Amino acid sequence: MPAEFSSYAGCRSGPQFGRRNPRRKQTTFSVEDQYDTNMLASFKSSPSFKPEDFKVRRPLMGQCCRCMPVSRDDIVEPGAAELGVRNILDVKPELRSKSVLATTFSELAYTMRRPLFGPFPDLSMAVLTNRRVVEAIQKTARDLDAEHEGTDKLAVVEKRAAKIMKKMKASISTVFIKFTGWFLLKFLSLMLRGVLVQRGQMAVLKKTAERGMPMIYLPLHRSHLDYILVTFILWNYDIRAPYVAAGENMDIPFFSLLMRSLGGFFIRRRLDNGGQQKDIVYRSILNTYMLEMLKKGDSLEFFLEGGRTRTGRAVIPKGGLLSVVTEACTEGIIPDAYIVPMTISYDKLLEGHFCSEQMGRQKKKESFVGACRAILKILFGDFGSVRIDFAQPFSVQEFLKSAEQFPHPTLKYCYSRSDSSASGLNISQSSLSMLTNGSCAAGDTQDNTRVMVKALAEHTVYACVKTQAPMCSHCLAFLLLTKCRQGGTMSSLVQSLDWLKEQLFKRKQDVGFCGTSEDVILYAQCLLGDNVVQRSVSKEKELCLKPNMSLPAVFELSYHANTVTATFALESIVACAVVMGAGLRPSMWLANQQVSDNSTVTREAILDTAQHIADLMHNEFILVPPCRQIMDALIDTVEDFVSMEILLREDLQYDMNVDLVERRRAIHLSRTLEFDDEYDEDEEDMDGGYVEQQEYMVNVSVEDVRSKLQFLHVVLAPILESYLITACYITQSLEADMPEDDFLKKLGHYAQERAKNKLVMHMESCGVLTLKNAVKAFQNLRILDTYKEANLTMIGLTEHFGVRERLDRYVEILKVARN
Ligand SMILES: O=P(O)(O)OC[C@H](O)CO
Repeated sequence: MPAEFSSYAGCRSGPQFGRRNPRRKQTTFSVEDQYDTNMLASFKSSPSFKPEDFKVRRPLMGQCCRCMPVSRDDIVEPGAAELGVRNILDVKPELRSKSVLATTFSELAYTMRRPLFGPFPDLSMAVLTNRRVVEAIQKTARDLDAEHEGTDKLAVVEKRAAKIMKKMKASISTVFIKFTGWFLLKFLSLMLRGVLVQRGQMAVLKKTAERGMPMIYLPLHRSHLDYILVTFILWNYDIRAPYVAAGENMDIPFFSLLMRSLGGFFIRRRLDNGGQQKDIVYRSILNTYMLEMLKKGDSLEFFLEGGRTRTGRAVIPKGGLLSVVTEACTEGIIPDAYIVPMTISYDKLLEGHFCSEQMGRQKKKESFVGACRAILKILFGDFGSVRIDFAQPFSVQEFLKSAEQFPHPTLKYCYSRSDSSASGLNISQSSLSMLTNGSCAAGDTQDNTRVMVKALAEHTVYACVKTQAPMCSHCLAFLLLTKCRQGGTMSSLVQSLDWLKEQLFKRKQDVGFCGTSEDVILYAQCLLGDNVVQRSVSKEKELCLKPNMSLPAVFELSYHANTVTATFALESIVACAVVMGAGLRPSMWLANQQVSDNSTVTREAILDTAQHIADLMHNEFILVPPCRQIMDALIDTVEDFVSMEILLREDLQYDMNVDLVERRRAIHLSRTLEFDDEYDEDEEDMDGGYVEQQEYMVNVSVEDVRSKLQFLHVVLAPILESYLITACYITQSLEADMPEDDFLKKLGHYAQERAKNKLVMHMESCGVLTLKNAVKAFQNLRILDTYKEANLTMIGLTEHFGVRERLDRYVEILKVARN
């Protein structure tokens, strides 16, 4: 422990980057002061943000998937990983001239050098006179009901179309973009310590943009700040600004004007305004407007998830706007376009963490006053840094071609033996519902197009998630909700963070911070706040951090942690299946009781249970990209468990005297040979499932291995508990059908009551949004049914034979999984 340390840990390891908020005073503490919690209340430490520190041994994320080999090899930047990161807010290193004038007015000098891109003409006329729009107007005028008799119906609809266009359209001003760029360079540094980008990724992006093809920027939606950040980053790299689709909820006085000038165009959240009939005029205007932009070679940005995530996990994407891009490519309106999956990772969200929505309260509507208040509030806060990762762009044409070879969507979920399944659940039945409820139904061209668009959307979101860099607050929150739920001393947390970083790097995932782990943890605690992570001092005078598990604070922690959860989701599913298959009781591990060291489980049992959990998690994670089958990924994960020695194969000799690395290499080699030599198509049964019987011993006697299994088992436990609560509530309360809204409200209350009475293991499991996803999953699995009755959506158990038995079986799986 150093004898003294500075409030800016960066000062210990070098200068900070970015402009420092002048309000943040630098203070020096003595070692005695170090554990004084009152002193720590005003402590503002931060990990090192030196761009050079990011160069060392960091995985470069975002490489294009193997299913698109041309895009993968086409535009690359040699040595991209070594280029490190750039803090966009620090413009001095980017200035060519080092004169006193240039360095004193660095932002201005830098801004003056950015080119103006244009023109961005008004497209309204081209849209309103387009054949598709005119036909839609004419059809709607013909269909207008009797109340319009005697009026000029066509004129009425034309007027409405012009109004829609006016409300929707952007009016980009290149000068305003330049002014905003300068303003953000000055303003953002008041609340953010850095806006980080990977230089290698930016080099690839710039090369792609220079090809002149439309770029389709598709970020995961985290914050309202996303809207301006992407345009701001692109402006810094002299890349033409995209048109940005924003929800009409953002169309608030004054701010909408700014957004329109930066490229924002406003679209309805629900295209048909809640009516029964499709609003073909609105649809045709939106469609044509976007096609016109693409035709001109302009780029687009929109959010596949629709709204911002409330849980921290990516939301299952919608294909609506993406279908316009694929249409433009398949109809030959444009030769091609590049999809750019991207993520924006915030240390701390500027607008809060949706805790009240997780408690079941309504979202506050955006308003002018609300926006002004929020801006004033954030000016006086410390929001850490933001990291933006751009994955390697890929060609839409190549994707569409390669998607023809993807496993048929039916196979993605229908992959297992159904009759003799160990769990007694009929997979084919559950999978069938995926087909009918999801977008997997194939058949006519329209359905095929929908399947393709859905595949593209899912592939993109999968790539976005793979490209996100967990920030320090995410990692601390994740550790406090998994490995260290009871809290931990600084030294144990440091050890856990080092371990977590290593695990993420092994899985080719970078983190959005650097510096010593102690600094990182202290800083993350400051960002999360005392209400979320509590501090105390142990008897040994060591600083201890403990998560606040009470409602609603735990939702903030869980929001941050969920950025990391996705990385371990698949392994966690397999861990749950292993625990269940081997009949282990994880509660015994926690109590450090003796556990039987000869538990065995068959591969078939693991895969079967894992498949069912994966089916349930369909609304929570995209576990595999559409070019892969989930079962292949599960099989690989089981093999990884063998490599990690969580599972021991009886036919392999484990010489414990041999070095662990050597042993793993031998297992890996044997696995490769086995697959090369012994794989035989005859081993697949009629359903396409593997029937190989392989028995494993679960290696719970070795502490290190057991703790790995324990960790993986706990990662998904809170989510699975939400599903368990839902399943139990359905069993107990859904005797008769009821309105869906009432059902969801009651389910939320039921979960919160259980939490208050300490009847749940994970407080975060009663988050309303995860409970809603659970209901959706049971609908997909045809356990629940919804239908319309007198303008109400009703919900009830399906009338299928054995539905209660199926539900009971899920309860059984979920009980073991959440333990
Ligand atoms: O997250 P929401 O639902 O508030 O929507 C925010 C989006 O930016 C919609 O435009």
